[in-house]
Amino acid sequence: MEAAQQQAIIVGVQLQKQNEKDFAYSMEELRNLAAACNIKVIGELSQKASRVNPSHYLGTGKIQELAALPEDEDTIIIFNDELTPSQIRNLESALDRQVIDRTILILNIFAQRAKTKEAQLQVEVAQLQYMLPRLTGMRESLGRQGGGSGLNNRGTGETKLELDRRRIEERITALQNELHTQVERRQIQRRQRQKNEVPVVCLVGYTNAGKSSLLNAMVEEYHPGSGKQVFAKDMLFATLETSVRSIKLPDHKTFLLTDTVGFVSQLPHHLVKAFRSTLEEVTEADLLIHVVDASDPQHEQHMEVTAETLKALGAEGIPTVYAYNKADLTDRPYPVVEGDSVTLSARQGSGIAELTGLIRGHVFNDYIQCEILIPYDRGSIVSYFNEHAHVQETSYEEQGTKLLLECRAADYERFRGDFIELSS
Ligand SMILES: Nc1nc2c(ncn2[C@@H]2O[C@H](COP(=O)(O)OP(=O)(O)OP(=O)(O)O)[C@@H](O)[C@H]2O)c(=O)[nH]1
Ligand SMILES: [Mg+2]
Repeated sequence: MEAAQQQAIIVGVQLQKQNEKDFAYSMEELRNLAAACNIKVIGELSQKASRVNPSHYLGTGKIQELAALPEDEDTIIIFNDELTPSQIRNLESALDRQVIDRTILILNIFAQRAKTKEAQLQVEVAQLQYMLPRLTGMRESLGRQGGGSGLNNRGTGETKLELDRRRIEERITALQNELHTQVERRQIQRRQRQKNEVPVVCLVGYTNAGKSSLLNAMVEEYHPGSGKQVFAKDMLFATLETSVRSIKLPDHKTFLLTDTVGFVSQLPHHLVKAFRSTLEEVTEADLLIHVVDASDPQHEQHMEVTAETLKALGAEGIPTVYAYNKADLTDRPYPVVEGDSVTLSARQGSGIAELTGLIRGHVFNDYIQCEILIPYDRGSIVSYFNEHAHVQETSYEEQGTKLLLECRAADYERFRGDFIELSS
């Protein structure tokens, strides 16, 4: 049995600096965020203004208009911005309805989708930090609605409020300690990988651009039937945790491909901070693949948001390849490579070889071509190279196995004492 679907009216203020198209798009995005929270949008209200009203966000006339809308009292009002604690309080008392903002919506989506312990801890920290300064305003609406925003808070009365505040602060500290332990564990794993010197390539980009689909297309191309696909879906924030797949190319060159959480405009800063540890994978990558939904008319804005978010994370200096995805929905020719950009279609698996070419050019620069002779009593080295290097020719000589191969410089150095160099 499904509970009755929550209904909402969305509200936005179009500032003078914002053009019509961008504003309409951000309202559309808010609608999609609501849908991702299983909230049905039944109405929309907007206002043009030179600045938002500091006490009520909207002007008085618009508040009256909104209050007069004949919706039942369970309908919530969603604002396309992060509201201040006093704006929430004032709006709720003026409208007598639960008021939530863009930030809470995003936090809720993350809370619903978080699967790993680490993601759950991160979302809870972000939610509590958001909640702390808004405690007085929210208790009222939550008492009335009994949820909807996904935050539970049962108490009433001022002394209780102080107590709640202290409890939340303590909870944040406890969560952060737990998170710290999780993060350390992952850092050890990551250091292990770095020791193996396998290059790390990280998919980044706006939410719904096709990052997970692209990872799946790579897995399908190089490891068909392995069942190593990740979840990809037409909804905002389908991915909330980083997943890593090892991609081994036909010539045995190997790299790690990481899928990450997507970005969105006005990503709540608590959330960016909370997710910083997950996104550390990004800051330590050898190469970023910035995935763009080329079929979205707003893709240039998306690229800007992504670039800004990467900068906030401290990842702006990392070499980047641009993958203009969903070309099948555009009239761009594909697959096409131009400099460090490739136009492709993850859905059709078209352009994967081209993207791989760009990745190769960036991450496999420590390989050397050589010809070596491995004595017969060192057979394990032959197996090692067959597994980890690109062996082009094998022949059996009197003194041992002769290999013509391309291998990592580090491997060459490692076994140098054990084989005879014929040429390099
Ligand atoms: N037509 C078309 N659709 C695509 C293509 N690539 C991905 N999609 C669709 O776009 C939607 C989003 O794809 P995802 O791979 O989940 O996108 P994502 O970037 O991982 O999204 P988040 O994890 O939410 O940030 C899915 O419905 C995909 O099927 C493509 O090349 N062409
Ligand atoms: Mg994804």
